[in-house]
Amino acid sequence: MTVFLRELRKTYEATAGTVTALDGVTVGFEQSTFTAIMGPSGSGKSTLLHCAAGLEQPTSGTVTVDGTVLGELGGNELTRFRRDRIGFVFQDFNLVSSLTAAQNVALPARLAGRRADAAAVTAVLDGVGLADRAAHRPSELSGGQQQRVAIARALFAQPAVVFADEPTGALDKATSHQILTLMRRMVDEHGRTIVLVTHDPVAAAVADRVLLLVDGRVTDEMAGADAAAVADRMTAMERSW
Ligand SMILES: Nc1ncnc2c1ncn2[C@@H]1O[C@H](COP(=O)(O)OP(=O)(O)OP(=O)(O)O)[C@@H](O)[C@H]1O
Repeated sequence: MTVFLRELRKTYEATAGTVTALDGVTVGFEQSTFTAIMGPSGSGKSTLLHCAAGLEQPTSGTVTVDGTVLGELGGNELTRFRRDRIGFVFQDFNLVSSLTAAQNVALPARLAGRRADAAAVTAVLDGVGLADRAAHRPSELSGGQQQRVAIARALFAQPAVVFADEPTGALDKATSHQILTLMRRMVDEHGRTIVLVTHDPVAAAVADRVLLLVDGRVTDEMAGADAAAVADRMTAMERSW
């Protein structure tokens, strides 16, 4: 199991009282699989992804990535582990505007004090169809191209898993389709492991498995569902909710 979440709980102390964002989530993600996480707004999807990626600490429970328990790492070790083993793709791309596509891809390696091999940077940009845009800055790229640079950056270190938080949320339908096809290809042809949070049944249908989160718990799971089946299940869930 590449990623395993055991009894994950996360609570926040808010002015109005304690909010339980995750209420005991136990789930595993096998290597070379594509999982989508869906659920109503506020059901804990982003919290789940952030805890699994080591960006937030759970209140209790454990996250194991590639055999390493994140909670057992010190601050610097966790930063290093995240940089080397965990990729993250954000809805709003999160690229550095003053750097070229190639420099953005190489940035995590450079921050880790390593030289990023130029040929390897070109190869990963080529893999997302952007070899000819390596010298372009984000403002010179379309939204879809910027997200492809962000995916290349997430993949560059050969991470054990890539988490993507609504990666197509800011893109139009055709561009979303390109990004989802690219992610699917990364799993099928390159054995990547991807966990995607989405509100879009079409995006979720690209995954092998869809997990439904309600009130911080996994309440349902679908394998190999098409977009209509995912949409039906979501509608039924929201009615009963
Ligand atoms: N920093 C925080 N402080 C207090 N409450 C928080 C904090 N972050 C999240 N929450 C609460 O935790 C719950 C889960 O939030 P989360 O962002 O994980 O949901 P989500 O399913 O990703 O929602 P959306 O689909 O709207 O993005 C919500 O009730 C939210 O208000």
